[in-house]
Amino acid sequence: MTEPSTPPKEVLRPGLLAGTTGLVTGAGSGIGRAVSLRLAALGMAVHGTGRREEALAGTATLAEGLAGSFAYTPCNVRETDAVTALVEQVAANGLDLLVNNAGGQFFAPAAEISQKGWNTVVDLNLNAIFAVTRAAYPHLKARRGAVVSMSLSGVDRGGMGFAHSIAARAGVLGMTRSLALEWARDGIRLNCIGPGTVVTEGLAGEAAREILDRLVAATPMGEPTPVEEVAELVAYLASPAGRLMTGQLIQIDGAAHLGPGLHLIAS
Ligand SMILES: CCCCCCCCCCC/C=C/C(=O)SCCNC(=O)CCNC(=O)[C@H](O)C(C)(C)COP(=O)(O)OP(=O)(O)OC[C@H]1O[C@@H](n2cnc3c(N)ncnc32)[C@H](O)[C@@H]1OP(=O)(O)O
Ligand SMILES: NC(=O)C1=CN([C@@H]2O[C@H](COP(=O)(O)OP(=O)(O)OC[C@H]3O[C@@H](n4cnc5c(N)ncnc54)[C@H](OP(=O)(O)O)[C@@H]3O)[C@@H](O)[C@H]2O)C=CC1
Repeated sequence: MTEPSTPPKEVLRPGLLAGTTGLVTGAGSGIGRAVSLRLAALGMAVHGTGRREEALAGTATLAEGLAGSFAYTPCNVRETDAVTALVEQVAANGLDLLVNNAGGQFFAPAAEISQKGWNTVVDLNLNAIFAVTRAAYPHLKARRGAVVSMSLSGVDRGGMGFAHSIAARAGVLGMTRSLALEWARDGIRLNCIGPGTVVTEGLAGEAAREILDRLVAATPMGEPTPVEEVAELVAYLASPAGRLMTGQLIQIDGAAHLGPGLHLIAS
């Protein structure tokens, strides 16, 4: 695997997001943690959620001393009533940004995905995102806020080994573009980010090494996407510089979406 050709760059100015409030799902690890920390570093009051309290507490510890803040409430986003109540609680004093990052799947040929497995992945990666986004709507409208949903590189072309996840996230892309239209006059912007391979907990460890090597080999630029660069992109989209960006799938993936495809099973 090739190491990143340049170190990750923090290009946004300090204090950029001061006075704003955001909710980040899946904030206890990986991309969600990096996003939460970068938003807080830029001055945002971030509220994170996820199922594991200790993971969220770890993000809170890392956020100590930053210009903004990080508070958290454990919640399973698949429990619609609970997560809707959480949005109401977090947004009570305003909401400028929602980051739909919590997600995941297992890798299996479609013929081996049970109906329950399909439903579980669609609940997590599509239905929960609609529930959270709908609950956030009036609050985002009041602040002309933004939604960023974490998707996958190549989500619009398909990939082998995670049909359920790609179907769900393609649904989120359709939802994003539809709501970008419906809520445009409310000043709400919605975008998807499609990271290529990001080395996080989900892909760390010896067992994942072979998968990771295959994914990087299928990435034209030959390197994974640094988690900090995904975080910087989220912050950009949350900032005034992203004011007219909406309804987009932004793939930050070293051209993986133009390569042979990031397939998790062989054809
Ligand atoms: C060309 C372009 C392609 C796109 C390229 C994209 C970029 C590539 C990079 C991709 C790398 C992606 C990385 C990440 O997403 S890292 C994220 C992180 N972590 C995870 O994804 C793990 C999280 N996964 C889970 O938690 C579970 O898989 C699940 C989402 C299902 C939730 O688990 P839960 O505990 O709630 O549910 P159960 O365990 O009870 O399972 C529910 C049913 O699902 C079936 N199942 C589970 N695992 C498997 C499996 N491996 N194979 C088949 N079926 C499985 C399980 O059996 C249950 O159903 P049944 O009761 O019917 O058996
Ligand atoms: N890593 C990669 O290469 C890529 C990742 N992605 C996507 O980016 C997002 C973040 O992934 P990444 O950081 O890599 O992986 P992680 O596994 O580190 O993060 C997933 C996060 O989602 C949370 N989560 C999962 N299920 C639930 C749930 N039911 N309720 C609440 N929170 C939940 C987890 O927290 P907890 O377990 O505490 O609930 C965890 O913090 C995911 O949607 C992933 O699929 C997209 C492209 C590539």
